[in-house]
Amino acid sequence: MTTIKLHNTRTRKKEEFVPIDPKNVRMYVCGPTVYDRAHLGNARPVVVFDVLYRLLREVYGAEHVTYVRNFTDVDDKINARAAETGRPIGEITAETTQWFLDDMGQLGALEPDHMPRATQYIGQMIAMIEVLIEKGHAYEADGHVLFAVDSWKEEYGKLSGRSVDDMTAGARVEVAPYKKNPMDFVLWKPSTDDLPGWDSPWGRGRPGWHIECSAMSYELLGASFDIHGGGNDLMFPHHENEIAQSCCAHPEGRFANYWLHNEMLQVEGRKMSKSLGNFFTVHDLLEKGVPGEVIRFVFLQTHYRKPMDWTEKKAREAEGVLRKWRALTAGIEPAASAAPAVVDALADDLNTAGAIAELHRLAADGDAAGLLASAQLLGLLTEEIGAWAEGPKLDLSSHEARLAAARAEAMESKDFAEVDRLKAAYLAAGLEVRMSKAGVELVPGPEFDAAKLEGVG
Ligand SMILES: Nc1ncnc2c1ncn2[C@@H]1O[C@H](COP(=O)(O)OP(=O)(O)OP(=O)(O)O)[C@@H](O)[C@H]1O
Ligand SMILES: [Zn+2]
Repeated sequence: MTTIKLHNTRTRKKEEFVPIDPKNVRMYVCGPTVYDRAHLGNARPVVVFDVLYRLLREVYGAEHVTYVRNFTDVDDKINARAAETGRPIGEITAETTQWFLDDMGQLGALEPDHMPRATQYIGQMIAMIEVLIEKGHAYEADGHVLFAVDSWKEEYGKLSGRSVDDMTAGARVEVAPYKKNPMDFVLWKPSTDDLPGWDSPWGRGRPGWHIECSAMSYELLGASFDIHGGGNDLMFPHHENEIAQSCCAHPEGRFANYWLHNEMLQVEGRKMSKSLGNFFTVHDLLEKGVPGEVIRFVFLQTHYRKPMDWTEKKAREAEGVLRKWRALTAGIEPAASAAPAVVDALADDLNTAGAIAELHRLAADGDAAGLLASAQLLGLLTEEIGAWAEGPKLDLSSHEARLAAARAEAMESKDFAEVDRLKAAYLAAGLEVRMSKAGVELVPGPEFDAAKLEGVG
């Protein structure tokens, strides 16, 4: 069996991946807060962990992998959006959830096995908070319930390499008076009548963000599971807090064994984010005519632990490569399995750039069946996201008509210069030119380059 190596944030080392149960490999990834369209940065973790999901399915078998990604559908940002727009919260979250699924589907992301909505797990969150209070890890104050970081002082902060004492000393944020330690974080907070709320032992209220992931992952994956993923902007405090809650409520488990964090998609050196306002949505890009497959390809060219920029140049180049590969593999059955070199590259801490280099090699060797099977392991050249590449066929019909007309004219005038000029241009663009009595047909070959058709005729 292929050995997978993954960089574990917890140990800061690349480690051999050994699942708890190879018959049920379990992964949890923090999902979006649903109040707005996903921006391009939000799509990066989706694509990164989709590739990992595909690799795990390849190595352990599709039925032996369980992937959970949540939707945070209770959050102050959602409440704020509802107040701004006057729209019901349920309408906003339902609409945004569907947008997210549609957009990510266009990037070729498989849907996780479970996509829990936080509001459907409130009972489990309350139960977990009760356990934390019982065990002395949480306290009630002023209608809130807070996690007491001092109750887990030796462990808290290990993932991100911080200590409670340093953080406490550095805490400059305005500290709520009811907190015992400034680092204590909210598990439950009171809701006024106009805000979403649920009855609880602490009055009508709503959960904090961090407890959502702890409760949902416990419910669906258990007290110990294999991989926890997310963007590195979530490492602190979100993931640190998830660990504290889960390990304290369920000391019988280890929570997640391997922590994977993707680096940020940047705009001029800064994280693309809603709060900085330097973002564009996936939907905008798709509407502009950039195919989802092209976006996916551009992402995969950079290793997930490196920051990356989106550029139009990268998109144009990706489009050219994908068109070539789609032409080369048209009508071909994929090989029985992906090329070992491609699997090995992915198994080496998701070296997607290395895997793509191998795809180029397969294309250069003319191994269309191998290229197709290998690309599909990366979620590329799949049927689902290939409609965009059908484009040139339509474009070609105008070129075919032009050539047919030139030929008809040449038959009259006996001057074939224009026909020869067109034929040479189409050949140079990588098209095969088939002329018969029945008509003219242009067929893209492996070297087909749509850009070279510009200005022909
Ligand atoms: N620029 C980015 N590059 C890669 N991943 C990102 C980027 N921005 C956000 N993410 C990831 O997207 C998911 C959702 O993040 P979130 O909703 O906090 O978006 P955001 O733009 O950072 O919002 P805000 O700025 O309002 O906090 C998280 O998994 C986060 O790690
Ligand atoms: Zn989370």
